[in-house]
Amino acid sequence: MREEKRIECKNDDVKEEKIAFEKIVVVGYALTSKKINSFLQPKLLTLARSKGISFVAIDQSRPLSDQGPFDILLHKLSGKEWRKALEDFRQMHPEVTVLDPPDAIQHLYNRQHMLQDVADLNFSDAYGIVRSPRQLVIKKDPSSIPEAVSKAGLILPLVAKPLVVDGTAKSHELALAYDQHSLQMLETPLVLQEFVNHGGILFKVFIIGEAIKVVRRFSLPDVSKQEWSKSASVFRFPRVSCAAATADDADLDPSIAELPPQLLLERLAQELRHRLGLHLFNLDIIRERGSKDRFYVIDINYFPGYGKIPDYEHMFTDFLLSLVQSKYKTNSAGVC
Ligand SMILES: Nc1ncnc2c1ncn2[C@@H]1O[C@H](COP(=O)(O)OP(=O)(O)OP(=O)(O)O)[C@@H](O)[C@H]1O
Ligand SMILES: O=P(O)(O)O[C@H]1[C@H](O)[C@@H](O)[C@H](OP(=O)(O)O)[C@@H](OP(=O)(O)O)[C@H]1O
Ligand SMILES: [Mg+2]
Ligand SMILES: [Mg+2]
Repeated sequence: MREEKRIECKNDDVKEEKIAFEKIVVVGYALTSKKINSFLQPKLLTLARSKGISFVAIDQSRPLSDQGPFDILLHKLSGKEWRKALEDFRQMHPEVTVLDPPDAIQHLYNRQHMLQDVADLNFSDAYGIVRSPRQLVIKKDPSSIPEAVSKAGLILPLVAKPLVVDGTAKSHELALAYDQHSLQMLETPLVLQEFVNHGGILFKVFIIGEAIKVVRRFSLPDVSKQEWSKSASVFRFPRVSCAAATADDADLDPSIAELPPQLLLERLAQELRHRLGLHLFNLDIIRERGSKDRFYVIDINYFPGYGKIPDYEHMFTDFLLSLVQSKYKTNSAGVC
């Protein structure tokens, strides 16, 4: 049985004590210990408790259906077995909101598909246009890369990204390839993406349901034509725009640092939420150098490091409550 919270309300005027009962929202979570540390911070747990939300750890060694009952299931774990267990649970318990559906998450774990919805969307409004960089997928022989690149008409330099994002550090080891010949030195399977000059600043747009929060991070510096035509090599780099690379307080050229218009981001986020079928993700967005309103989405991450956003606990608890409220409204619609 779901717990119930007893609230005692004292009204000083009438000196009367009322007892009200409020449902506790139970959120089962299945997360790695790294994610538990970064996400389930005491400030989130405390605020959640005060709002009637309780987080309960899922025991992965026991069947999901034997646990709960849950209102919401929050998860970020890898593995086929886990996905199967979760999918079975979703079928058996449609009343539980699973954040998010395993297939929709899986879609983001392959860089060949990750940006497809951005490309299909062809977003354009009064505030700007949003595209994804042109890219090519190579699954096998690295010696075939130079020819494939020139056939596809991709323009150097290219960012080489491991095809699959699987939570390992290796899947975040990227490289910048300056010349056609060096492309053979890359490891497959990979995605080759055109590098877009953007003034070395990237916007991370965190999405939690309908709420969005944008931060600035340092990114790779621009590459001049002169520079890359002279360079013959592959420059390898690990996580450049991680949380430590915050640029929110840096003194920057305003034409580079200006955040993308809020309305554009809200519309883009809404479209992508629907197309991706996800509630919890972030978008890495860059503004093409020399342009005011031409943006590129270069990466999408599922359930990113929300714990680094100041006040994330408010955004997240509001989101959880909104899910339960909208479910309640749907269920009571048509009931007289
Ligand atoms: N097409 C591009 N043009 C310019 N810079 C790029 C491009 N793609 C990636 N970068 C740079 O490389 C960095 C890492 O790329 P990307 O975000 O795709 O990798 P990731 O490992 O998935 O990152 P995350 O840690 O956000 O998951 C970006 O933050 C940005 O600085
Ligand atoms: O801090 P940002 O730039 O958002 O980067 C995040 C990555 O995008 C996430 O993939 C990390 O989460 P996982 O370690 O669960 O993959 C996430 O790990 P965290 O939750 O431990 O902070 C971050 O590294
Ligand atoms: Mg990224
Ligand atoms: Mg990523």
